[in-house]
Amino acid sequence: MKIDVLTLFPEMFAPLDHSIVGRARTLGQVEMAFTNFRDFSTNKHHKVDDYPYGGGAGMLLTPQPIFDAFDAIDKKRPRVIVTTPTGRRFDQQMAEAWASEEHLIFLCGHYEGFDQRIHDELATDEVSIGDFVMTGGELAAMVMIDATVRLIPEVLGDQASHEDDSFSTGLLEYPHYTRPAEFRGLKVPDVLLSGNHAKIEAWRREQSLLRTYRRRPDLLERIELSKADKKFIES
Ligand SMILES: NC(=S)c1ccno1
Repeated sequence: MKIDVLTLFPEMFAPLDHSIVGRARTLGQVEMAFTNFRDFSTNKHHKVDDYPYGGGAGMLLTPQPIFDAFDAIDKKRPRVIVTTPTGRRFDQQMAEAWASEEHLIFLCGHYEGFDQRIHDELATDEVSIGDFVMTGGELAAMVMIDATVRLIPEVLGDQASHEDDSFSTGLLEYPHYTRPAEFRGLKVPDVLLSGNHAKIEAWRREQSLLRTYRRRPDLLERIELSKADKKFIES
């Protein structure tokens, strides 16, 4: 997979040099390139923004630098994502779909955002990470890149390591414990020490249902619950 990012602040993406995403880049499992579209401005002062037509607060990013920066990218049938509070909500299913794409291009705005022609002519997707407004689209792009790259089959290695992820099953993930079995009087649930895999799986399913019921009941409306699931929730 190749990921291109158009941004005024390429340096903000330094966190993607590290950890799992950084290793995936080093191993060539994903290629990333960051372009500062200010470099493409034909304005003598390298301006990239201007006042909005019709008045209003703030400045808008003008089309020319971004269109020219976009044209300069060697494209492979890309999905072009604008990160914006006005977009569809990003979720695990979107990350799973994007993980099988050959090429992603992220357009990161600043100020009051992009001239609408950038949305209309370049974007295939307008996506938000939540109902809040940030100073720009870069942090949202990093969140989406991280959630997507980890799902590229060879990146995590152990395929099972994300099959139980929150949301992959439609439910929130169950609680996890590791050694020691007791720490400061706090014990790991006995069932996890039992070696009885059927009971452990049943406990984990119940914990996922309980956690989802208590924290995100909206998710329960989206999935098909078994009779056992329903009986547990209603108990
Ligand atoms: N909520 C999102 S994705 C965003 C982008 C810029 N500001 O907020």
